[in-house]
Amino acid sequence: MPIPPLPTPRHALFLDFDGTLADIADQPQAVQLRPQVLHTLPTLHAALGGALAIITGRTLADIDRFLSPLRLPVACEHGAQYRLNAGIRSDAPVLDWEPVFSALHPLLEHHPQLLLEAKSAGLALHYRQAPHLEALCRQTLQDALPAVPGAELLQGKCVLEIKTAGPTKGRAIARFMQAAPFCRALAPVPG
Ligand SMILES: O=P(O)(O)OC[C@H]1O[C@H](O[C@H]2O[C@H](CO)[C@@H](O)[C@H](O)[C@H]2O)[C@H](O)[C@@H](O)[C@@H]1O
Repeated sequence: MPIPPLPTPRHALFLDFDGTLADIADQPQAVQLRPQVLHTLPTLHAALGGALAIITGRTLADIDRFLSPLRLPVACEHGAQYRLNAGIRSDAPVLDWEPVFSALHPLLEHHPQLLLEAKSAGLALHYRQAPHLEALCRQTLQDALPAVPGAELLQGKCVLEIKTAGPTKGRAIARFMQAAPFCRALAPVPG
């Protein structure tokens, strides 16, 4: 990977959270940011003239909690929601996830190693503690998917996510690049 340029207000930086800012942990809530990361982010934010954003599959609440007291621009839930300047905007129609929760209920009861993460525009089924259950998790979600028109299945790291189809991290970055302070940048630098 080429060495990125030194950050200036002519650059914009988009950082993923899990596996980039935070090392992968056994469970979503068990991640711990290194003190250097928390210390460096405000400096980086200032050097970029504010054009630093987190682009993540996480919820906004998770990102704000992990980065507290820093509040950065964020596109969360794979682009379904974002906070660019003031206010939180949604890029996803509201879907009824109840059929998926119902389909998952017996699976979660029988396999307590599985972990369900509820989000505002979908859900994530984690099988990191039980990798042998991956196929069963996928089949259960694929079977439930037709009951929620407009939803799609995403594969992650030991996780299967069901989310509103349409929004993506790429679309979120394109949206940020049209607004200040990101639009000043010559080119986005994904991280
Ligand atoms: O877009 P990202 O910031 O990379 O987020 C992707 C998903 O990350 C989280 O799950 C992953 O990290 C967990 C903590 O290290 C790990 O336990 C899990 O196995 C990984 O899949 C998060 O929980 C999801 O909501 C994000 O979509």
